[in-house]
Amino acid sequence: MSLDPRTVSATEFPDWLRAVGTGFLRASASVPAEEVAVRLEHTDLSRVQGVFDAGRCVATFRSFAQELTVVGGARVRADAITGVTVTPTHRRRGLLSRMMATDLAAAKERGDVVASLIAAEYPIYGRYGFGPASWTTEWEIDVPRAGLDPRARVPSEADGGRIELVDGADVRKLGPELHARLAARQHGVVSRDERWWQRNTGVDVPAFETWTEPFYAVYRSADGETDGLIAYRADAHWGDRKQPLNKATVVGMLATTPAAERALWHFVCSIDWITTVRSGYRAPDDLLPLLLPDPRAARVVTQADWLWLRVLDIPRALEARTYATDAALVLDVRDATGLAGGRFLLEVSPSGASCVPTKRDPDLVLDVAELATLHLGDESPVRLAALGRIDEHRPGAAATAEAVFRAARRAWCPDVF
Ligand SMILES: CC(=O)SCCNC(=O)CCNC(=O)[C@H](O)C(C)(C)COP(=O)(O)OP(=O)(O)OC[C@H]1O[C@@H](n2cnc3c(N)ncnc32)[C@H](O)[C@@H]1OP(=O)(O)O
Repeated sequence: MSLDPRTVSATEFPDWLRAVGTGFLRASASVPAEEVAVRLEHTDLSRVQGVFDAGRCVATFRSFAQELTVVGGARVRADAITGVTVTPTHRRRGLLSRMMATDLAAAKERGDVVASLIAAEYPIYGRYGFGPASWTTEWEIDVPRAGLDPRARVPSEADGGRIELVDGADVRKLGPELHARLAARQHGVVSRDERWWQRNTGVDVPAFETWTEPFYAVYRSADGETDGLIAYRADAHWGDRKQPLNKATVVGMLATTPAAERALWHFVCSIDWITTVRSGYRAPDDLLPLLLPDPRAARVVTQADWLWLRVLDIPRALEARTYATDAALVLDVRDATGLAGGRFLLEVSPSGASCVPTKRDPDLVLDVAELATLHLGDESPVRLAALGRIDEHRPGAAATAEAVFRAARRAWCPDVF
């Protein structure tokens, strides 16, 4: 019997969810009916694919509408891909490749500018034209070594701001507006819907996640604006000599101003009993390590690729972002699928950009996956040329691309999806 990917009906959806659990090595037991109902309410079934063998789901794939902030703050339509699994008995028969081809073709047809995902493993998605467009760093801070006096008042008080503890309901009320302000300035941020705020504050949490209520705190500026939000959990660990050795793990932190960012890090590093702080996944250029009097107190515990992109519409993607320089480049972009490739003249200036098809000789030849890696300004074209991943057809073109594509701050995607 042929194994063909197809869309999934509401009655098949519980088994599809069960298969996602199997693929992600969670218990393969069926998903509770109440959870199926909540998920169904928030799922566009026309974008859910599955493969069924003898009536049992053996492969899963889902996409949903997302907005991605690009360099300069504009937001583009993304085809966000998630829930990708193929049951161990059916791997390496091309099922993922077929589901991906169907989804990317539909996204292109719909007019999405890019596709996006967080890759479970690095080697999976490059073959489909995806490249890592943002990276993440997680630090563990040895608080006593950091040089912050735990008895000190949080520095926010110096600028009239203050920190307030709040609860989950407050976060659901304040969070979306704060996130929208961050999304208007931080490239790499992806949209969050109402369900995200519910699920991440303990409302209708999936059965496979054990929910423990975190502490929430907000930073309010002198004029009463909520400019920052932090969520953290603390463990209960005491040393043999009856000293508190508790660890705080930050599960989310958003800040729209440097003052809020500094105040929230200072706050979480100044809580009595807390001797270790785990930062959660941050931008690699987060202020955190350098705002500590002794930055060596912050040890890197994770350094990895994070958001992967696949460009579907090169002119719209390149015209959506901003550029800090005046330059022109002819890019010959190779795309084996035929979805997005071609030769384009990119002309940029601080006041705007244009990207149009051209027959001129190329300055740079690159795969569409490398273009995705450059798109959020987070990788060096000179480094990619040195790696042989970009071909320089005009001497100096990689250096020009360096000035064109790089951004002052690193991209950051705060979410897993
Ligand atoms: C966005 C997300 O959801 S990320 C989550 C991804 N899912 C997981 O990691 C769960 C565990 N893994 C799986 O379920 C599966 O192995 C999948 C989904 C990664 C791959 O599914 P498959 O149907 O086996 O992939 P498919 O047969 O289409 O493979 C296509 C090619 O990719 C390669 N490939 C697939 N998965 C991997 C991998 N994990 N590592 C390296 N290569 C891989 C295959 O070898 C094949 O190469 P070839 O064309 O040279 O022969």
